[in-house]
Formats: sequence, structure tokens, C-alpha cells
Amino acid sequence: MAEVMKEEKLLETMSPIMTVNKLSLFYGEKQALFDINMSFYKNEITALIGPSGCGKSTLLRSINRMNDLISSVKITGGISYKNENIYGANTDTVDLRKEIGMVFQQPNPFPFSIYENVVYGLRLKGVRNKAILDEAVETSLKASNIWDEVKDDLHKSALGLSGGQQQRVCIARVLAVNPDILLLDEATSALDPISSGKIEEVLLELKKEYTIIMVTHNMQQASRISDRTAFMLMGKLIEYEKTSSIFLNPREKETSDYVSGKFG
Ligand SMILES: Nc1ncnc2c1ncn2[C@@H]1O[C@H](COP(=O)(O)OP(=O)(O)OP(=O)(O)O)[C@@H](O)[C@H]1O
Repeated sequence: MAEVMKEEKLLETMSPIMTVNKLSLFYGEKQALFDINMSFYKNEITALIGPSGCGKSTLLRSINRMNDLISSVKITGGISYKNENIYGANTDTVDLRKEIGMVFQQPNPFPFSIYENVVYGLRLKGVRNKAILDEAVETSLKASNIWDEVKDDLHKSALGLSGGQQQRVCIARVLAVNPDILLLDEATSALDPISSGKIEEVLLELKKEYTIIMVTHNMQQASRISDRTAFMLMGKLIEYEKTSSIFLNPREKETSDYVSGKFG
């Protein structure tokens, strides 16, 4: 009990790595996010949950400005990260996306070797030194728990790997550029339960060094691995709390109905 209270106290006193301030987002005329306010914390996994179309991916993509790639998008409010609004004029979105990397639902390795997939971002940065590249490949593949499976096949195509292995290579590709925050958009939903479990183990290890924000439809997954959970509905953030509170003692009726499977 004392340990639990100590942990709760610690969670409450931590300062956020990123804060979303009054964020609203429109796709043309359609408003997809309504006045979102929330903070994310270092070395935690935050899960975004809610029924299809509630805005989880939109919110996730706002965090590294992936939505900028859609011309109809208009955003109000902001997101502060490292004392700057990422929507301010000073933000270089290419740099931002290196610091805040993203892993997608479908594993999307490039049609190159495993090695070239992992070093892709470093090559773009102009890194040529083979020793540095080799080191990054080994470290990143180890961190995504796939090194032992591929270390003898680094120069074979990543497309020859299973879906779960491809997804871990995609995580390694993000890690190689040394990000701060990892965004995962339903990164295990296309995988079988064993591959999905391996990714969950990887995420639990990675949170010791990184901050992880993930969209998931899988409530068991959110309750198993996340520290905090945000429940969204129709573009609004309904409730955002420690994961145990959301699942065991939700404040809002909508949250309670959703986590108990009454809708969604
Ligand atoms: N590129 C887009 N152009 C127009 N509307 C969009 C676009 N992307 C998403 N939307 C709309 O914004 C709303 C939120 O979508 P979003 O994909 O963020 O929801 P979600 O909660 O991630 O859904 P899912 O769980 O099904 O992936 C939906 O109504 C969706 O139709």
C-alpha cells in the first residue's frame, strides 16, 4: 500500500515532457478534435483509446505534425515541447519527426535490406562512418528485441521477414535516429497475439529510455502496458487518468460504458 501511494505521488509530481493546449483540429469544415488539453510524461506509456473515428489517430498525428501533410487541415491551440510550441514558426518539422518518431499500423519496411532500413534516417542525416552505422544497427535491433533473430541476415531484404519481425525492424528504424518520444498508431493490431506480445515486451523495456504514446483498440493491451490512459469520444477528451483509474474506477459514465464493453 505504501509503495502504491509512493508511486501515485511520484506520478502526480512529475513534470510533463509535452503539453497539449486547447488543441482543435479541422479537416476542411469537419472538426475532428475539440479543445484537447493534456500532458504526457517522460518514461511513461500513454494509451489513447476510444471508438472508431473518435480522433485518436488525428491527435497522435498532431504530435509530430504529420497532419500538416493534409492540405485541408486547420489547427488552433498548440502543443508545447521543450519550451516551444511545435506549431510555432521556429519548428523544423523534419527535425521534429526525428525527435518524435512514429510507427504505423501496417509494418512498412522499405524494400531494402534490414541493415539499410535501420540506417535510413542516419544516412539522410549524412552519417557515412561504417562503425557508427554498424553500432546503430546493433543497438537499435537489440533495443527492439530482434537482433538475435536477424543478426546473420542483416543484408537480406526486410520484406522477407514476418509481419511481427518487420514491425520490430520498423521500431529499430525509428530508434536509430535517437528520438525522445515514440508514437505508435495501432502498431500491433495487424499482428498475431505472439508477435503482438513481443512488441508489448519491447515497449515496456523502451519506456525506460523513451516516452511512448500509443493508439490502441485493444483495451487489454492498454491496461497491461500503459501508465496513463486517455479516453476519447467524438473528438473530445472525456477522461485522462492513470490507467488503473480508467479501467477500475472511471469518473465519467461514457468511460465506464466504453471500458465495460457497452459500446465501441
Ligand atoms: N484525412 C482526413 N480527411 C478528412 N477527415 C478525416 C481525415 N482523417 C480522419 N478524418 C475524420 O476525422 C475523424 C477522426 O478520425 P481518426 O482517424 O483520427 O479517428 P480514430 O479514433 O483514430 O479512428 P480509428 O480507430 O477508426 O482509426 C473521423 O470522423 C474521420 O473520418
